Amino acid sequence: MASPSSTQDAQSRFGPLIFAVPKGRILDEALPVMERAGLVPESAFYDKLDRSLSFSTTDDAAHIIRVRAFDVATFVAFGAAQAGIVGSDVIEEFDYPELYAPVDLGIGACRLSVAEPRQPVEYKYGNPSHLRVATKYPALTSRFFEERGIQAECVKLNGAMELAPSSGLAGRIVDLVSTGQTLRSNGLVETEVIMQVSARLIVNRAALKTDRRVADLVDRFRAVAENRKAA
Ligand SMILES: Nc1ncnc2c1ncn2[C@@H]1O[C@H](COP(=O)(O)OP(=O)(O)OP(=O)(O)O)[C@@H](O)[C@H]1O
Ligand SMILES: O=P(O)(O)OC[C@H]1O[C@H](OP(=O)(O)OP(=O)(O)O)[C@H](O)[C@@H]1O
Repeated sequence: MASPSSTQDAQSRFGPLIFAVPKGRILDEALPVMERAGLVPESAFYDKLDRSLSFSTTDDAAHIIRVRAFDVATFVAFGAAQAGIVGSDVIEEFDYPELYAPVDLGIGACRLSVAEPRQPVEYKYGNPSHLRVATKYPALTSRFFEERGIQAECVKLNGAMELAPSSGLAGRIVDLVSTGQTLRSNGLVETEVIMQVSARLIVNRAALKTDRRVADLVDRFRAVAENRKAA
């Protein structure tokens, strides 16, 4: 643990440590992990009517910001936040060299998969021999198909990918799958798994080198993750 004086030095040199968390579905699982690592947001964080995006915490030196899942990686890569929690899907999609993901938190487990209609459909648009894929993950999707010698045209969507095949937008989708319920409910079947996904603690590499509080945070989260694994 960083000593109080080194924390104060870092505080006066760098200002508060900014920790980015995703607004969406990882958050419920992330909060108990953060709590065990000594990062508890002020009560306004839990107030659904509160429109603030930045919150103080029980750790005087740290603030929490709440952003969209994909933006957690961007804030941390650009040093606008020193650390955060995000899915490995997002880390791999951006592949920012400035990001370091030292701790697998063992939460947010799912997989990124290719899926297609259970029943072949007649496509309204495009050439059927041309592979068009609807996804929120164009970089991972292009890389996956390129490695197999297939050129895929990616149509970037931000949600509801499962509608793409039935509406004729794209023959396949690449999306996150957990229970498989969303695929089943929309007449799709999973054909290939691109990667297994879990949420990670991420830190900005430069901040880790210069700000002792970041290394301390990594130690605290690592201890929590190891305890969870051992339990
Ligand atoms: N079905 C799932 N099961 C477990 N984890 C998931 C699942 N879907 C997504 N995740 C994890 O949660 C993260 C956020 O999920 P998602 O992209 O669905 O965000 P969201 O909650 O819809 O937020 P946003 O509106 O910012 O896109 C993903 O990057 C992934 O790591
Ligand atoms: O296999 P399942 O357990 O059904 O989970 C898969 C669904 O979960 C995610 O969506 P989410 O619910 O986060 O909504 P989104 O479409 O806004 O991303 C993902 O995009 C799938 O649609």
